[in-house]
Amino acid sequence: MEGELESLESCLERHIPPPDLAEVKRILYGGETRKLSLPAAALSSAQQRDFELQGYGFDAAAEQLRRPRIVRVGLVQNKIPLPTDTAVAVQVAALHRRIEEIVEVAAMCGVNIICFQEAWTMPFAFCTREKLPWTEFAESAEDGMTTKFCQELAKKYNMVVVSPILERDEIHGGTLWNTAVVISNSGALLGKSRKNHIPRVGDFNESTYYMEGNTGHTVFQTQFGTIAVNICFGRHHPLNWLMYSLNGAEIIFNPSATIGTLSESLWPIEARNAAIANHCFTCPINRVGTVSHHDLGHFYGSSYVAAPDGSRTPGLSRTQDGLLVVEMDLNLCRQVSDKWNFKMTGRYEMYADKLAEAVQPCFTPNVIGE
Ligand SMILES: NC(=O)NCCC(=O)O
Repeated sequence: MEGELESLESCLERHIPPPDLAEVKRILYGGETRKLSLPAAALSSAQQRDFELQGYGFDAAAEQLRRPRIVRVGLVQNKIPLPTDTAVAVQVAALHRRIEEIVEVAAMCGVNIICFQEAWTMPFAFCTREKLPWTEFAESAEDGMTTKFCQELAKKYNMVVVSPILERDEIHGGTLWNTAVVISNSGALLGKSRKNHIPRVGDFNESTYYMEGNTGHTVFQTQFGTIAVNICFGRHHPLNWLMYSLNGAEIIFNPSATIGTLSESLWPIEARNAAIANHCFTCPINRVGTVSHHDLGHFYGSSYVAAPDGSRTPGLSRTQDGLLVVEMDLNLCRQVSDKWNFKMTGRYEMYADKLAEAVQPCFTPNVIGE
C-alpha cells in the first residue's frame, strides 16, 4: 500500500539507536517479548503465499501445584483478495482459499486456537450505506457454508476456530447479527457470540445492517483454555471486557475492522488495558487494506497480543496479510491476579449498586457545589 508506514516497530528498529532500543521497548511494550522459533517450512510457505508470519511467547513462573498451561493462539489479518464488484460467491470462495492457506501454516506452527478478523468472509461494506449485494454475504452460524468450512479446518488441524461472520438468523425472521462462531478442535460447533456494541462513529454506522447482540458475555470452555470474543466496537467498552472476564475468560479475542484516521491512537491502548485490568490475555485483530469501491480509509492491521502483566507483542504489519502466532502460559493470569488483586480490590458490589441507580430516569448525580 503506497505511502503507508509498514509498522511502528519497523520504524523504531530503523531509527532508535541500538543502545536505547531495548529501553524504549521496555517502556513501550513492557519488555522484549520472547521470539518463537517457528519451523522453516512454515516461514518459507508464508513467504511463498505472500503473508507475514511472526511468533512470540509469554512465559509464567513455575508453580508447585499446577503444571504450565501452554497454548498457542493464531491471529489472522488479511486484505480482500478480489475487487468488491466480483460475484458474491466468487469473493467468498477466494476468502476461503486465502484463509485455508494461512491456517495450514498456523497448523505447522502448532497453533491450538485461531481467530479471523471481523466479518472475514466479506469486504467491510457496513460503511457504504448500500444493502445489496452486502447482505447476501450473511450466512447461518449453525449450518452456513463458512461454518462447515471452518469445521473441516478444525477437525483436520485439531484447532479451535473462531470465525466472525455476518450471521443470518432464519429462525428469527432473517435477522442479521455480527457474530463470532466458535468451533471446537473436534469440529463440533461450540456456540456463537454476537457483537454487543454497534458503532455510531464516523462512517461506521452499522446499526442498519445488524442488531445489537443478545448472547450476553458467553465464554467457551475449550480443551486449550477458556475463551471469549469481544467483537470490534466492544473494545471501547471496559464493562464488556469485564463481563467476559467475570465469566472466566482467560483469552479474549477482539476481531475488528477499523481505520487509521479514526482509531489508530486508541488501538495499542484499549485491548492492552483490558488485559491488565482483567488479568487475562487479549488478542485484537484488524483487517488490512481498503473497501475497493468506497473511499472509507485504510484498515491498518497491526494485530497483537497483550498479556495480563501489561506486556505485549509487536504488532503485525499495517499493510500486509499476516499470521501472528503467540504462545502463552495461562498460569500467568492467576499469577498476575494474585500480585495486583484487581478482582479483589474492584469493589464490584459498590459499582453494581451505583450503576443500578445511575441508569434510572430519576437519577441525580452526586455533585456538591459551593
Ligand atoms: N467494525 C467496527 O465496529 N468498527 C468501529 C470502529 C472502531 O471501533 O474503531
